[in-house]
Amino acid sequence: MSVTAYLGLGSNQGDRAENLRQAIRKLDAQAGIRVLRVSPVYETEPFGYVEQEVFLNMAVAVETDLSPEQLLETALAVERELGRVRTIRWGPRTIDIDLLLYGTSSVSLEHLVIPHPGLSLRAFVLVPLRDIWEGGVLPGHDQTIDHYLFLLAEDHKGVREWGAINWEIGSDPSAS
Ligand SMILES: Nc1ncnc2c1ncn2[C@@H]1O[C@H](COP(=O)(O)OP(=O)(O)OP(=O)(O)O)[C@@H](O)[C@H]1O
Ligand SMILES: Nc1nc2c(c(=O)[nH]1)N=C(CO)CN2
Repeated sequence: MSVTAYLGLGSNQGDRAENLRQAIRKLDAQAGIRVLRVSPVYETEPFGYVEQEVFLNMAVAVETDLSPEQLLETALAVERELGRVRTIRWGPRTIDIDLLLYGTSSVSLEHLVIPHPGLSLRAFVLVPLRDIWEGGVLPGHDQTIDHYLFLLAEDHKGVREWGAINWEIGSDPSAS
Protein backbone atom coordinates (compact mmCIF):
# COMPACT_ATOMS: atom_id res chain seq x y z
CA MET A 1 0.00 0.00 0.00
CA SER A 2 1.44 3.37 -0.87
CA VAL A 3 1.62 6.29 1.53
CA THR A 4 2.31 10.00 1.03
CA ALA A 5 5.32 11.03 3.07
CA TYR A 6 6.90 14.48 3.50
CA LEU A 7 10.65 15.04 3.60
CA GLY A 8 12.54 18.14 4.69
CA LEU A 9 15.74 18.90 2.76
CA GLY A 10 18.50 21.29 3.80
CA SER A 11 21.98 22.23 2.59
CA ASN A 12 24.54 24.85 3.62
CA GLN A 13 27.77 23.52 2.09
CA GLY A 14 29.04 23.48 -1.49
CA ASP A 15 26.61 24.13 -4.34
CA ARG A 16 23.51 24.15 -2.15
CA ALA A 17 20.92 24.21 -4.96
CA GLU A 18 22.71 21.42 -6.82
CA ASN A 19 22.81 19.34 -3.63
CA LEU A 20 19.03 19.74 -3.26
CA ARG A 21 18.47 18.94 -6.94
CA GLN A 22 20.62 15.80 -6.80
CA ALA A 23 18.92 14.63 -3.61
CA ILE A 24 15.46 14.92 -5.20
CA ARG A 25 16.57 13.16 -8.35
CA LYS A 26 18.21 10.34 -6.41
CA LEU A 27 15.14 9.91 -4.21
CA ASP A 28 12.84 9.79 -7.25
CA ALA A 29 15.12 7.21 -8.90
CA GLN A 30 14.71 4.78 -5.97
CA ALA A 31 12.36 1.81 -6.35
CA GLY A 32 9.31 2.48 -4.19
CA ILE A 33 9.64 6.28 -4.11
CA ARG A 34 8.01 8.74 -6.48
CA VAL A 35 8.33 12.49 -6.02
CA LEU A 36 4.88 14.08 -6.13
CA ARG A 37 5.48 17.75 -5.28
CA VAL A 38 8.37 20.00 -4.36
CA SER A 39 8.11 23.29 -2.47
CA PRO A 40 9.85 26.51 -3.40
CA VAL A 41 13.35 26.87 -1.94
CA TYR A 42 13.96 29.17 1.03
CA GLU A 43 17.19 30.68 2.29
CA THR A 44 17.19 30.35 6.06
CA GLU A 45 19.24 31.57 8.99
CA PRO A 46 20.97 28.70 10.84
CA PHE A 47 19.02 27.32 13.76
CA GLY A 48 20.67 25.69 16.79
CA TYR A 49 24.37 26.01 16.02
CA VAL A 50 24.41 29.53 14.56
CA GLU A 51 28.11 29.97 13.64
CA GLN A 52 27.64 28.55 10.15
CA GLU A 53 26.51 29.55 6.66
CA VAL A 54 22.88 30.18 5.76
CA PHE A 55 20.91 27.16 4.54
CA LEU A 56 18.72 26.44 1.60
CA ASN A 57 15.67 24.47 2.77
CA MET A 58 12.71 22.93 1.01
CA ALA A 59 10.08 20.22 1.46
CA VAL A 60 9.23 17.33 -0.84
CA ALA A 61 6.11 15.13 -0.96
CA VAL A 62 6.70 11.55 -2.08
CA GLU A 63 4.47 8.59 -2.71
CA THR A 64 6.17 5.52 -1.27
CA ASP A 65 5.74 1.77 -0.86
CA LEU A 66 8.65 1.71 1.59
CA SER A 67 8.18 1.33 5.33
CA PRO A 68 9.24 4.29 7.51
CA GLU A 69 12.49 2.50 8.37
CA GLN A 70 13.22 1.69 4.73
CA LEU A 71 12.53 5.31 3.83
CA LEU A 72 14.98 6.48 6.53
CA GLU A 73 17.63 4.03 5.28
CA THR A 74 17.15 5.36 1.75
CA ALA A 75 17.39 8.97 2.89
CA LEU A 76 20.59 8.22 4.81
CA ALA A 77 22.03 6.42 1.75
CA VAL A 78 21.28 9.44 -0.44
CA GLU A 79 22.96 11.70 2.14
CA ARG A 80 26.05 9.46 2.02
CA GLU A 81 26.08 9.43 -1.79
CA LEU A 82 26.05 13.22 -1.78
CA GLY A 83 29.09 13.26 0.43
CA ARG A 84 27.58 14.17 3.76
CA VAL A 85 30.08 13.80 6.59
CA ARG A 86 28.60 13.90 10.10
CA THR A 87 30.54 16.33 12.29
CA ILE A 88 28.92 18.45 14.97
CA ARG A 89 25.26 18.25 15.93
CA TRP A 90 23.24 20.81 13.97
CA GLY A 91 26.46 21.71 12.13
CA PRO A 92 27.15 22.36 8.42
CA ARG A 93 26.05 19.76 5.89
CA THR A 94 26.03 19.17 2.12
CA ILE A 95 22.60 17.63 2.49
CA ASP A 96 20.23 16.75 5.32
CA ILE A 97 17.09 14.73 4.64
CA ASP A 98 14.56 14.51 7.48
CA LEU A 99 11.41 12.38 7.50
CA LEU A 100 8.78 14.87 8.56
CA LEU A 101 5.51 12.98 8.10
CA TYR A 102 4.58 9.47 6.97
CA GLY A 103 0.87 9.51 6.15
CA THR A 104 -0.88 9.97 9.49
CA SER A 105 1.39 7.44 11.24
CA SER A 106 3.39 7.95 14.39
CA VAL A 107 6.67 6.09 14.81
CA SER A 108 8.65 6.05 18.02
CA LEU A 109 11.84 4.04 17.73
CA GLU A 110 15.28 4.76 19.13
CA HIS A 111 16.59 5.76 15.71
CA LEU A 112 13.41 7.08 14.09
CA VAL A 113 10.69 9.39 15.37
CA ILE A 114 7.81 10.48 13.12
CA PRO A 115 6.41 13.10 13.00
CA HIS A 116 9.91 14.60 13.18
CA PRO A 117 10.35 15.91 16.76
CA GLY A 118 11.57 19.32 15.59
CA LEU A 119 8.74 19.84 13.14
CA SER A 120 6.58 22.31 15.05
CA LEU A 121 9.61 24.24 16.37
CA ARG A 122 11.35 25.05 13.09
CA ALA A 123 10.12 27.75 10.76
CA PHE A 124 12.59 26.55 8.08
CA VAL A 125 10.67 23.25 8.03
CA LEU A 126 7.12 24.54 8.43
CA VAL A 127 7.24 27.30 5.80
CA PRO A 128 8.10 25.00 2.86
CA LEU A 129 5.91 22.19 4.22
CA ARG A 130 2.92 24.53 4.26
CA ASP A 131 3.44 25.15 0.51
CA ILE A 132 2.88 21.50 -0.46
CA TRP A 133 0.91 19.91 2.38
CA GLU A 134 -2.80 19.85 1.86
CA GLY A 135 -3.95 18.87 5.34
CA GLY A 136 -5.36 20.94 8.19
CA VAL A 137 -4.13 19.86 11.62
CA LEU A 138 -0.68 18.26 11.47
CA PRO A 139 -0.68 14.49 12.11
CA GLY A 140 0.66 13.86 15.62
CA HIS A 141 0.01 17.47 16.63
CA ASP A 142 -3.01 19.34 17.88
CA GLN A 143 -2.72 22.45 15.73
CA THR A 144 -2.37 23.67 12.16
CA ILE A 145 0.94 24.67 10.54
CA ASP A 146 -0.24 28.29 10.59
CA HIS A 147 -0.71 28.13 14.35
CA TYR A 148 2.86 26.89 14.92
CA LEU A 149 4.20 29.51 12.50
CA PHE A 150 2.35 32.19 14.44
CA LEU A 151 4.16 31.04 17.59
CA LEU A 152 7.47 31.19 15.68
CA ALA A 153 6.93 34.73 14.44
CA GLU A 154 10.52 35.85 15.09
CA ASP A 155 12.14 32.81 13.42
CA HIS A 156 9.80 33.23 10.48
CA LYS A 157 11.73 36.40 9.56
CA GLY A 158 14.86 34.30 9.01
CA VAL A 159 13.15 32.33 6.21
CA ARG A 160 13.24 34.10 2.84
CA GLU A 161 11.96 32.81 -0.49
CA TRP A 162 14.99 32.01 -2.66
CA GLY A 163 13.77 30.36 -5.88
CA ALA A 164 12.85 27.00 -7.36
CA ILE A 165 14.62 23.75 -8.23
CA ASN A 166 14.17 22.33 -11.75
CA TRP A 167 14.94 18.80 -10.70
CA GLU A 168 13.30 17.05 -13.67
CA ILE A 169 15.54 18.64 -16.32
CA GLY A 170 18.16 16.08 -17.44
CA SER A 171 16.74 12.98 -15.84
CA ASP A 172 19.62 10.55 -15.19
CA PRO A 173 20.84 11.07 -11.60
CA SER A 174 23.69 8.56 -12.00
CA ALA A 175 25.14 10.66 -14.83
CA SER A 176 26.12 13.50 -12.52
N1 LIG B 1 12.19 11.72 11.50
C1 LIG B 1 13.52 11.53 11.33
N2 LIG B 1 14.13 11.88 10.17
C2 LIG B 1 15.46 11.72 10.01
N3 LIG B 1 16.29 11.20 10.95
C3 LIG B 1 15.73 10.83 12.11
C4 LIG B 1 14.33 10.99 12.37
N4 LIG B 1 14.07 10.53 13.61
C5 LIG B 1 15.23 10.12 14.12
N5 LIG B 1 16.23 10.29 13.24
C6 LIG B 1 17.63 9.92 13.50
O1 LIG B 1 18.42 11.07 13.63
C7 LIG B 1 19.73 10.66 13.27
C8 LIG B 1 20.63 11.88 13.14
O2 LIG B 1 20.15 12.73 12.15
P1 LIG B 1 20.94 14.03 11.78
O3 LIG B 1 22.40 13.81 11.88
O4 LIG B 1 20.41 14.48 10.47
O5 LIG B 1 20.49 15.01 12.95
P2 LIG B 1 20.54 16.55 12.88
O6 LIG B 1 20.00 16.91 11.51
O7 LIG B 1 21.91 17.04 13.22
O8 LIG B 1 19.54 17.03 13.99
P3 LIG B 1 17.97 17.00 13.93
O9 LIG B 1 17.56 15.53 13.96
O10 LIG B 1 17.55 17.76 15.13
O11 LIG B 1 17.52 17.65 12.63
C9 LIG B 1 19.51 9.83 12.04
O12 LIG B 1 20.59 8.94 11.80
C10 LIG B 1 18.24 9.08 12.39
O13 LIG B 1 18.51 7.78 12.92
N1 LIG C 1 18.21 27.08 8.86
C1 LIG C 1 18.53 25.82 9.16
N2 LIG C 1 19.14 25.55 10.31
C2 LIG C 1 19.45 24.26 10.61
C3 LIG C 1 19.14 23.23 9.71
C4 LIG C 1 18.50 23.56 8.49
O1 LIG C 1 18.19 22.67 7.65
N3 LIG C 1 18.20 24.85 8.26
N4 LIG C 1 19.44 21.95 10.04
C5 LIG C 1 19.99 21.65 11.20
C6 LIG C 1 20.20 20.25 11.55
O2 LIG C 1 19.06 19.52 11.47
C7 LIG C 1 20.40 22.66 12.15
N5 LIG C 1 20.05 23.99 11.77
